[in-house]
Amino acid sequence: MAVNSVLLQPGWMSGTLLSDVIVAFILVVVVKSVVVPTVNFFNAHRKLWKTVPSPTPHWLLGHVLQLPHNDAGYRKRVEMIRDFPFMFCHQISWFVNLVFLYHPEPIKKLLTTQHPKGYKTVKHLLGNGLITSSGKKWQRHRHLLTPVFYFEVLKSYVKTFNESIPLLTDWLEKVAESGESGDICKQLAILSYSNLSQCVMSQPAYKDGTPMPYAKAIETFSQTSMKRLYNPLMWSDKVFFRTKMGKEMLEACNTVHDAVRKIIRDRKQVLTQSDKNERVSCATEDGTFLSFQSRKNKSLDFLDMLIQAKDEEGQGLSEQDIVDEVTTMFSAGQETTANAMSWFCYLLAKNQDWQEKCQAEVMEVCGSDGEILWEDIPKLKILSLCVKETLRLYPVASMVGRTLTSDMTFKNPYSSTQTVTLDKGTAVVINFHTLHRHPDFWEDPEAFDPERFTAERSKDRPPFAYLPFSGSYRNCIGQNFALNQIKVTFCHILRRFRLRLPPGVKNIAMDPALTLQPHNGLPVKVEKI
Ligand code: HEM
Repeated sequence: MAVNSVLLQPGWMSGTLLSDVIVAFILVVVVKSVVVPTVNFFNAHRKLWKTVPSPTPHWLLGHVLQLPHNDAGYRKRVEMIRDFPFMFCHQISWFVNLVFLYHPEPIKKLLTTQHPKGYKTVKHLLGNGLITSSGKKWQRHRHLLTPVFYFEVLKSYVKTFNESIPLLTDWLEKVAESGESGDICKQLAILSYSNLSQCVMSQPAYKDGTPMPYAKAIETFSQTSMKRLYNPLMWSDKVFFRTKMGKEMLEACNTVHDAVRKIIRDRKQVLTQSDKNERVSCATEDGTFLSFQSRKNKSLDFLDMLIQAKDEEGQGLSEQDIVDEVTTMFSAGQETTANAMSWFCYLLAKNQDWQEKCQAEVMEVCGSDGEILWEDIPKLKILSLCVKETLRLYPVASMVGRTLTSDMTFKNPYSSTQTVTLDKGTAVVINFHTLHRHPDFWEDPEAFDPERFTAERSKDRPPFAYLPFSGSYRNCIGQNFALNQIKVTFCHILRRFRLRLPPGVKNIAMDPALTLQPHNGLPVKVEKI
């Protein structure tokens, strides 16, 4: 019998017409839901590999072994600028591709258009806070949170930074007296946590040296997120939350949310019972005044402002919104600031000449004891150059991600005709670490040279060549808070102590972790001056 006539017979596949229909239906479903997406997926990746230049990947492991997520991988990416000065495609495996940007032009184009960040793995803790939200929700929250970081409001936090400094200086005294070296990273983390916790919700982060349950839970969350990041088998939520680690993470999230929710409810009650006429006013950037009800004899903290924030329609933030934003502040502001301070210690200990210059300036501006004043901060010009240079060499939030919501065409600055078009849905990573060492914008990029930030030497540099706090719409809302904290802390350190690297320690490797940190801590020797 001819093949055609067999195919036309009812039941040619499985015996009966009904079972043929069922088999055909299953085939259609499989083709539509598995075969077509798989083919499209591979076509999209093949197109990406052809469009964006990249070093030859391993057939199965992509660039995982060539460009690991560690110090060596970070240095290799910088070396690759020679061959790929514009962008390259980084294959994490044959099913994950990321386009890395580290040239100011494409970065400017990307950051000045809005694309969601897609930080799926931190969503469980941060909910819809500023880091993880997008679109209208993000816009409204950013508008409502901006007053928390107004110039005038930041002034009151300097008092907190001064008050908490014994947490660090007592430790430095002990290390100096012991004559041994000590790891300063842990101590800076405690200081940064305590400052943030006081400024955000007037709560201690530690009691008798032990972290409060919510602070411990945030730590657990960061550790489990890290382990998850390094283990592709855990990337699927369906798998991860069935594992012990996933359950631990969910428990940590619940602990943080419950603790913050209770603090918000208690605070609302205190505000209701406080005198409505006791108010704090502050000037906004556009010259108008904002006024917040305060608690008796207490400085205004983030929580007071978040509870009272209102948009133009008189609508405020819901309790869940405030929980998400408070948790976001802890995640975005604690480790970043602590690690920035660790790298600053390292660079000052390594560059004794710059440490001496900063010391002399601090003594001249702030004197040898007493509080560091708000008015002193802008006068610390040398210290400020050194902080900028620290965040160039070690931008602690070293990479950020975006998922394109529309096709984007980038002009290749190294060719007058060539352009690269990335399709909607492409995952893009902006690599600030590589950007800050791009030899076309930084002379002798590996050197610690704070004077590269003087007005004279910065004037021809494109603005998007230096982005430790990212840029445009989604730049860091807490940058001035962080910078003030770093400067006040180092004024206190420098007028009492000299930091050195222990004998034999020359270079400290980077550990990219969730934020860029010194690998295995930072041992320092401390001398009293
Ligand atoms: C040296 C310290 C810090 C560095 C280097 C830093 C860096 C950054 C960077 C690069 C981003 C952009 C992230 C992205 O686009 O995915 C960012 C966003 C953000 N940062 Fe910071 N940050 C620091 C300290 C802080 C502090 C102290 C706070 C709060 C108290 C904070 C709160 C935020 C928030 C809420 C966002 C999201 C902003 C938005 O998308 O609208 N950061 N930060």
